[in-house]
Amino acid sequence: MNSLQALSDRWGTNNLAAAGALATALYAWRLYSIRQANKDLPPHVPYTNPILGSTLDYMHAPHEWLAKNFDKYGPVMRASLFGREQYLIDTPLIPDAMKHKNFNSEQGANAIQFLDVLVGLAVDYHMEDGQHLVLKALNNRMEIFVERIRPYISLMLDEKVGRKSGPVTVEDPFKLIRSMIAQAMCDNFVGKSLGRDPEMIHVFTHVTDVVAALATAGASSMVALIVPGFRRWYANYMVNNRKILKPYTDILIRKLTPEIEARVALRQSCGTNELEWEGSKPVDVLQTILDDRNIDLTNREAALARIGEVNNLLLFLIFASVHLTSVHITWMINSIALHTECHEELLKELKLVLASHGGVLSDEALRNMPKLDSFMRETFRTRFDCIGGSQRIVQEDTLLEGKYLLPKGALLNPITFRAHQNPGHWPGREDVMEFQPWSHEEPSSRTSPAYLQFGLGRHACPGRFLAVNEAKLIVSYLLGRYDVKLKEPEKGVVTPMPAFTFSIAPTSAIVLTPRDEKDALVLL
Ligand code: HEM
Repeated sequence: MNSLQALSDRWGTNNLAAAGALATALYAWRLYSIRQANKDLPPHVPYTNPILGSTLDYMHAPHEWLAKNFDKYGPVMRASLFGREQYLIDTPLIPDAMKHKNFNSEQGANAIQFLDVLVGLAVDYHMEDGQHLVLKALNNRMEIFVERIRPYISLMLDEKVGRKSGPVTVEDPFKLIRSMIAQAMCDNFVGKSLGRDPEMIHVFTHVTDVVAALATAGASSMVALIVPGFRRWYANYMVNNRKILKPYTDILIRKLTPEIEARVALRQSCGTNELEWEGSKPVDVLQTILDDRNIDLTNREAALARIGEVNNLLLFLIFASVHLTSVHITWMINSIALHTECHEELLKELKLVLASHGGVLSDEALRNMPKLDSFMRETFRTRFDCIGGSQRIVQEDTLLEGKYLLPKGALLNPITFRAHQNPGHWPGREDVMEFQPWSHEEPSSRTSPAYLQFGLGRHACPGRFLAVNEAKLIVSYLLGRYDVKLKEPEKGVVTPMPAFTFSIAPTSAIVLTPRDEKDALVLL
C-alpha cells in the first residue's frame, strides 16, 4: 500500500513538475512571441505595476514624466496609461500624427471622450461633417453673428457685475463667462424668440456640465485607472440606463417642436416661391441643420419625424461650442487679470479700433486687433492643461518618417503642449515658457505646427473663428469698462495636470472695479 502510495505521489509530483515546466515554456514562448511581434514597434515605457502600468508615475508629475521619457525613448513611445496602451507622440511627429489620412479622428474622440455615447450622432453623420456645418451655419455669416453676440455680452456684464458701484469680486469667472456664451449661442442657434426662452438657455448652459462630468467621471477613481473601458462603460450606463441627458433632450424636443412647426408654416406660406422663402427664412444654426439634412419643411409630419436627428446635431454643436469656448475665455480673463502690465497697450489698441469703426466692435473691427491676438495666442500657447483633444486611431499599419511603425488599431495621443514648449519652434527665446505677450504676428485663430490649441489640418476646429471673436468681445468689454485684477495674484499662475479628457478652467477669483466715467470706453 505504502509503495503504491509512493508511486502515485511520485506520479503526481512528476505530473506537477511536468505541468509546471510546460506552463513555464508556454509563458516563455508567449513572452518571446510578444517580443517578436513588438520588436518593430516604438519602445514601451517600462512599468513595475502590472495593473496600473505607468498611470501613477504619470499622475505624480505629468510634465516631468513626459519630458523624461520622450528624452529617453524618442518622439513616439508606447505607455500603459489609464487602463490602455497609448502611443504618445512628441514633436516633430505631432503634425503628421494629426494630419495623416490613415489616422481617424472621430474614432480617437470616441475612444477617449466617447462622443458617440454622449451625443449619439445619427449613423450617417460624422464629426468631420461638423466642418462644413459650422462653415455654412456660422463662419460664412460671422458679421451677423458678431452683431448678435455683442449685446448679450454688454447686457450680461451690466446684469451680473453692474457699472456704477465699487469693486465686484467674481468668485467663479467660469460661471459668468459660460452664462454669456450660452446665452449668445442660444440666440444664434435657434433664433431670437426661442433663443430667449429660459429653459432653452438652461439647456445651453448646463448640458455640458453633465457631459464634461461624465467624460471625466471616475478618471481619478481606482476602477477607472485599472479597468480598460470602464469610463466608456460608465458613460454608456449613465446615458442609456440612468438617462442623465434625457431632461435636456426632453426640453430640446419639446421646444423645437413648435419652432419647427412655425418654420413649416412660414415655408408653406411661401408656396412655390423659392426666392421668397430664401429671403424670409431664419438665419440661424437650426435652419442650416434643417437645410443641410434636406428636411422637408413643406410637410409638417415629415419634418417632425426627423426631430431626433435635429436634436442630436444641435446637442453636438452645443457641446462643441459652449464648454471649450467658456473654458478658454476664462483662461484669457485669468491671463488678463494676471498681466496688469499689458492693460495699457491693450486699451490703446481698443481705443484706436473703436475710433476707426464708429465705436462698434464689428467682425471687421475684431480682425484688426493684432495686440489682443498676440496676447491670446501667447496665453493659449503657455497654458498646457490638456493633452487630449486630437487623439487618432490608426486605420492601417503606417510608418511615420519611414521608421516609426504605428500599427492598425493603435490609439495615438499627440501631446500638443510639447509643441508649444519646443525651443526649436521659438528661436531666440531663452526661456520658452516665459510669457511674451507681443511676440506673435499671426491671428490667434491661425493654426500652425507650433500652435495647436485648435488642432491642425483638415480636422482643425472649424469653430475657432467664432470662439476667438467671442473671446475678443468679452475681453474688450471687460477691459473697456473695468479695471481687471486677480483677487489673489499669488494664486494666479496655475499649472494644472495635463488631463486626458477635457480642459478645465482656472478657478481664481477676479475683482472688477468699474472705471471712472472719464476713463471708461464707450462700447456700443
Ligand atoms: C476656444 C474654443 C475651442 C477650442 C479650444 C476648440 C478646439 C478644438 C480641437 C482641438 C478640435 C480637434 C481637432 C483635432 O481633432 O485635431 C476641435 C474640433 C472641432 N470643433 Fe472646436 N474648439 C473650440 C470651439 C469650437 C466651437 C465654438 C465650435 C462650433 C461652433 C467647434 C466645433 C468643432 C467641431 C465641429 C470639431 C470637429 C472637427 C473635425 O473633426 O473635423 N469648436 N475643436
